[in-house]
Amino acid sequence: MDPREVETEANSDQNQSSNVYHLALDIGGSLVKLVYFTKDDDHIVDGEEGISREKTSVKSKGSRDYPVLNGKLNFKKFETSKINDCLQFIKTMNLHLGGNQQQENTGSQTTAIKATGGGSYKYADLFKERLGISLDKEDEMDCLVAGANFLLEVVHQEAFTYMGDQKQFVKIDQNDLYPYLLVNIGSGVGMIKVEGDGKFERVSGTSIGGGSFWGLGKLLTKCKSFDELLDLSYRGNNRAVDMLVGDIYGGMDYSKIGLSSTAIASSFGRAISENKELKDYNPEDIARSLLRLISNNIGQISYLNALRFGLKRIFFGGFFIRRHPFTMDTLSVAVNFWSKGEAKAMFLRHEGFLGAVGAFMSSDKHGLKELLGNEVVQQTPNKLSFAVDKIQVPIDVELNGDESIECSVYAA
Ligand SMILES: Nc1ncnc2c1ncn2[C@@H]1O[C@H](COP(=O)(O)OP(=O)(O)O)[C@@H](O)[C@H]1O
Ligand SMILES: CC(C)(COP(=O)(O)O)[C@@H](O)C(=O)NCCC(=O)O
Repeated sequence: MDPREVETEANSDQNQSSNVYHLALDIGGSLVKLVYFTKDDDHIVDGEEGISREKTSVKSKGSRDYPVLNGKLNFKKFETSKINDCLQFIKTMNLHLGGNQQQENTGSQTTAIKATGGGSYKYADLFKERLGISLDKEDEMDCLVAGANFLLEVVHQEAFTYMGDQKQFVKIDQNDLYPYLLVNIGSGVGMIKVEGDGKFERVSGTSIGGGSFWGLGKLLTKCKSFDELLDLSYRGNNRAVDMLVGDIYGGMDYSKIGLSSTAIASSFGRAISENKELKDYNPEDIARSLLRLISNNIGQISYLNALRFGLKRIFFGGFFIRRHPFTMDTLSVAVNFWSKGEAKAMFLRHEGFLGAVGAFMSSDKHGLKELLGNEVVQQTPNKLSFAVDKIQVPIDVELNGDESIECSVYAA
């Protein structure tokens, strides 16, 4: 193939950058999440002057027409420890300037980007220094809830259950969505009782979360990346490390209290009775046991909080999950076991991007207003809300976190 025909990733990024509109960030303890909208590359040439403008269409709702922008919602993540890569990406793509290279900062007006998460405080000066932008901070819990509600409302087949290798999409009835428990498993874990749009309370949390899995896993297995740790856990057997009920009860179940001989009596408990050192254990088995320990514990605390408030549905988000079958299965089994089948664990396809999507939705709509105001549509809407049509995501595509989904945005 002629190498000139090959579009490199960098080229394709730069091509895309001319159509960027609107960026929001969630800067967490472990990962930085970016959500940005890109318009479709679909220009109408205006007669002989050759002025091109983005093609918009009109959406009719009831008796009113609304201008519509067609494009993509893009998702990208970076490790927070590699924040420089993230800054470089934003710079290369001109995401902070709406993709417009000409629109360098004049100094008179600082561009503000919506951002949430602890890093929006920690790295505010760095963003100012390196990109000349200020971070317009939004509360992390507000954003998580807004993001979860938005995704559950607009993305087709966003929520699913996972148990015993069976994945089942859940049809969300908008009139029967609330109340629910949102459990966000990031570096730490937050548990939020959600009763409606903007109506929520953070009811619990635990510091034993994704950061604990990754941190302990790194120390114990010497693996170099989170993906490697997940991969190890996939291949391991926790029986080599955990003390089971059967180990204590001479191979028998403790049926009186509902514990089978294969249930874990004590995570990592086998290590105390064996004359072995860390090097004598398989890293795979350690990773597996650790993943079960953390997931079981979160599943149990989640169930207890659901019980506290009589909630039947628990939605799990956060990048700890990474759609890892074993993690989802462990959380589901824990919730199912403790609630005796009363409560259901559910997962979100855009699990790690709840906060970033929430920050994105909170943006003021000036850019969009300008963009739409220049278009063929005469009627400028009074109230701009960033509404998005029901989004279809191909269900057979396994997403690794960086992706884009087709959508159309309209001001309603
Ligand atoms: N590529 C990755 N690098 C580091 N951690 C990852 C990665 N993918 C998933 N994780 C897990 O996700 C957790 C972070 O989840 P996230 O929802 O982004 O939280 P935070 O907002 O605290 O960064 C990490 O602690 C780790 O367990
Ligand atoms: C402090 C945090 C809100 C920060 O969010 P994160 O970056 O972990 O997504 C979270 O780590 C948390 O809720 N930790 C648990 C603290 C506790 O309730 O004990």
